[in-house]
Amino acid sequence: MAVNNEEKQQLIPHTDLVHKSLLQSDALYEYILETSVFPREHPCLKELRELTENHSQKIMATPADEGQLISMLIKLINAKNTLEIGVYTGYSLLTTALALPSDGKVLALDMSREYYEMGLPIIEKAGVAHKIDFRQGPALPLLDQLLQDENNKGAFDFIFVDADKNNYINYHKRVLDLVKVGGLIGYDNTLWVGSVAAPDDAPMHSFIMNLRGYVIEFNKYLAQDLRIEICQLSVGDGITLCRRIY
Ligand SMILES: C[S@@+](CC[C@H](N)C(=O)[O-])C[C@H]1O[C@@H](n2cnc3c(N)ncnc32)[C@H](O)[C@@H]1O
Repeated sequence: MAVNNEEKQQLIPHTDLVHKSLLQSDALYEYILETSVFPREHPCLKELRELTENHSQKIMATPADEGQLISMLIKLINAKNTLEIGVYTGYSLLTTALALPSDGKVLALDMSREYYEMGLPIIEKAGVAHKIDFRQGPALPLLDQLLQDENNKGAFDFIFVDADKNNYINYHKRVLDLVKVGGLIGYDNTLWVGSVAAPDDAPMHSFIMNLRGYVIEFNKYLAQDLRIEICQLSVGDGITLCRRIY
């Protein structure tokens, strides 16, 4: 089949960090977004996504297709009490708050209040700020604090982890006690821009290279943890779903 230059361009996989999809071509990813995601995106999520696109750290934002997945999961498991580690400007947080019932709660942890406050006016406009309890600080001590209260153990239906990758094993050790038996944890970026399967000497951004080993170790760690069932999805930058068995 003859392929013209424009088509060739579309078939070349993206190599920079413009977005985090692992799909084989930008054109295919655009197709999914334009056909199935953007037409159903809440107007406030769209506004937050567009606001974040102007921010220097925009690559950190949860992509809209992954947001759609998170929303679906929360509704499928009838989650009411949820936890998020890693808020940034709040795309996954707003997605979660919108998906929860009116009396649902999301406890949101991030080192940066500044990022959270960028998106806060839009979260307020969406009418879901009352569901959010934002706490600023490094997540590990905040989680340890939560674990000191026995009432928090097994209290969360859904937990989304999207912060410093070098701490994912430490997060897992804690959130597994916080999620209820039968509850769900989603770990973001577990395919780390595809680098987990790349040869050690493959060219990659230093940021990706520096954390790649942690993500590889984390994926192995989850695979041998018999307290959970796991499902690795290639949505976004890879999200691993863990269902707590006991
Ligand atoms: C990938 S972004 C989160 C993206 C977010 N889920 C969204 O939907 O846009 C990672 C966030 O984790 C936060 N973070 C990094 N290390 C942290 C730590 N040790 N404790 C708490 N937050 C941390 C950063 O401030 C940043 O906002």
